[in-house]
Amino acid sequence: MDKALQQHRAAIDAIDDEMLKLVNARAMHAQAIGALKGGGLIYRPEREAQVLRRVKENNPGPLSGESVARLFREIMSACLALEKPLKVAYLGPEGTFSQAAAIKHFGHAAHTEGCASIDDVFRNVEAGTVDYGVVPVENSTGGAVGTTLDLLLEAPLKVCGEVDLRVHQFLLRKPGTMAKAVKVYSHAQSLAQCHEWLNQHLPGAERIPVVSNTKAAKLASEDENAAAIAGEAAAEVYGLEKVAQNIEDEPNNTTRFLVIALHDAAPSGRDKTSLVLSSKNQPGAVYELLAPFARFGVSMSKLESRPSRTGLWEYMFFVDVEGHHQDEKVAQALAELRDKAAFLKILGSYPAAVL
Ligand SMILES: O=C(O)C(=O)C[C@]1(C(=O)O)C=C[C@@H](O)C=C1
Repeated sequence: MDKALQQHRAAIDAIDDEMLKLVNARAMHAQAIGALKGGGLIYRPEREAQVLRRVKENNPGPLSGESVARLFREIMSACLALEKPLKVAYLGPEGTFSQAAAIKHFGHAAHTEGCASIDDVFRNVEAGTVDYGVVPVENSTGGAVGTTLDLLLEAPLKVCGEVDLRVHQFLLRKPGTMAKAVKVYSHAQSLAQCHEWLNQHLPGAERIPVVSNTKAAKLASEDENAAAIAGEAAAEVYGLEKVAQNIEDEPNNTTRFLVIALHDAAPSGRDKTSLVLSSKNQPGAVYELLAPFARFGVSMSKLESRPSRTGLWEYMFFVDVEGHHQDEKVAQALAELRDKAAFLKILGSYPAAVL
């Protein structure tokens, strides 16, 4: 047994030495590519998606596709940091799901910077104080994030990526607290995601929406009568006790984030395009407006309406379609849409999430 264990460990050491050489050889190629880019864009979302899809497809196992993709995510993140360390803004403070999404997408070598609001994330990307921003856009239970949609409409920015993050919520208390919580702090979206659980387990408690789950955790850490709903990372930041776990009503609770930048992405082979449009205010106008997608065989993966700020009962439609705006079918549908829509803004094309 001891001998067998030693043999396996010796084999692992030898493999680790090989891997060290290989990852560093890979890093040197990335550095050389960085030099070839000559000050142009370093981060290439389409290439990163292709690398991750390729390792998933070629993975012989026993490691899962998901595991190898996560490993390569980190290797690429470190390689990219050698070319240029990226600054990524997210809705802070530290420990939010937005930060988890930023790290999931860019890896740990990126510098993540927490902003006080979603507006601030947009402003920082626009001003160029950061390279990218990660903003929540919809949750599978709570629905669309209106602020993000409104800002996408107005800001001169592009969408260059998407991140899907499985969200688990916890009920957090100051350690050793015995009294039943009379107040529950959390972000409005998280309160919505745990609505049924709260009805059942804390029916009398006041639900108080605050700017972030981390803020909620901070408030609960200072108040024996309060609890917070937040993720595991927020619990760690404030040393709170996890009184109940996975309290989200829907087990597949997922939040989708968008990566915003001054540019979108080149085609990766499996892409999405996000756009926002409005129709003329006539009966059947919306149906007519979206007809070109059906005619050119372009699948729609999302349709979200939002009241327009300019006219009463006028709406903006946020649409995601499958394909890149340079793909022939998508380009043809968009050309037709341009004639029909009262307003059309293409928010960007980007690789469909791999991780
Ligand atoms: O292929 C490139 O353009 C690279 O810079 C290399 C690399 C990688 O490590 O694979 C690193 C950063 C880019 O975002 C994409 C890929």
